[in-house]
Amino acid sequence: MLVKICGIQSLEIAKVVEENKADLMGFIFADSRRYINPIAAAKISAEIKSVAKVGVFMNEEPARVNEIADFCHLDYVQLHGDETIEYCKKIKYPIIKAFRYKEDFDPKILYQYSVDMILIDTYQAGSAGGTGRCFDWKTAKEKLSKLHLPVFIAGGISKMNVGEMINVLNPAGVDVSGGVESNGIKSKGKIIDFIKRVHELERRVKNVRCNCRKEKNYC
Ligand SMILES: O=C(O)c1ccccc1NCC(=O)[C@H](O)[C@H](O)COP(=O)(O)O
Repeated sequence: MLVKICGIQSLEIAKVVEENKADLMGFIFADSRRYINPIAAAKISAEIKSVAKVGVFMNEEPARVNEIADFCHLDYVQLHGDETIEYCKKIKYPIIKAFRYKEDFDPKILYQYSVDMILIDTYQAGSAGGTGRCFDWKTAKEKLSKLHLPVFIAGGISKMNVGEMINVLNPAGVDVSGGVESNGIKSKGKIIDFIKRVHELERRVKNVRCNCRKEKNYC
């Protein structure tokens, strides 16, 4: 299970994310209290070698997205707005396309996107992302099982509920922001606990699988 910690604003926190072996970290270049300017993000990015760096954008000019991605040495671009299929073709970098889930979500809208990964976040009117709210995983399960690409789940996830989310949706990755903050600031302790929790859950699943195979003499 890939772990993405989003809303990185300092090198200190980026180092915690790297030392604890998260897979991706996100810099928010959209309008947000978690915004980081590209110069600050580039400085952090230069110091981080073993975590993939993702720039989060919302309805930004494609040329500007490519320029910031070059400048910050990003590995992925996360498009969190209403970017179209045509828009995505103008982006030079691997894309994580975000969609905000509400009851009438139709997985068919995703099929024609030529992107690398999908991120499903919670829809909340008046809010672009980082809502701190979960969507209804149980009712979403069937629709999300039809997606053809690796899926990240975001929205209100924390150490407390990530196990339940994985049980219901078993996605390729999990994305967290508010769930690893205290009073709106990234918390080292919460980041460490969150990553440990996901890795521990993963180990348990592997053990169960391995024991099942042993019983059936597969290994
Ligand atoms: O996090 C933001 O403030 C934000 C603002 C505008 C667009 C996207 C934003 N976040 C994108 C993310 O990938 C967040 O990690 C995701 O929405 C989950 O946030 P949370 O519910 O706080 O875990």
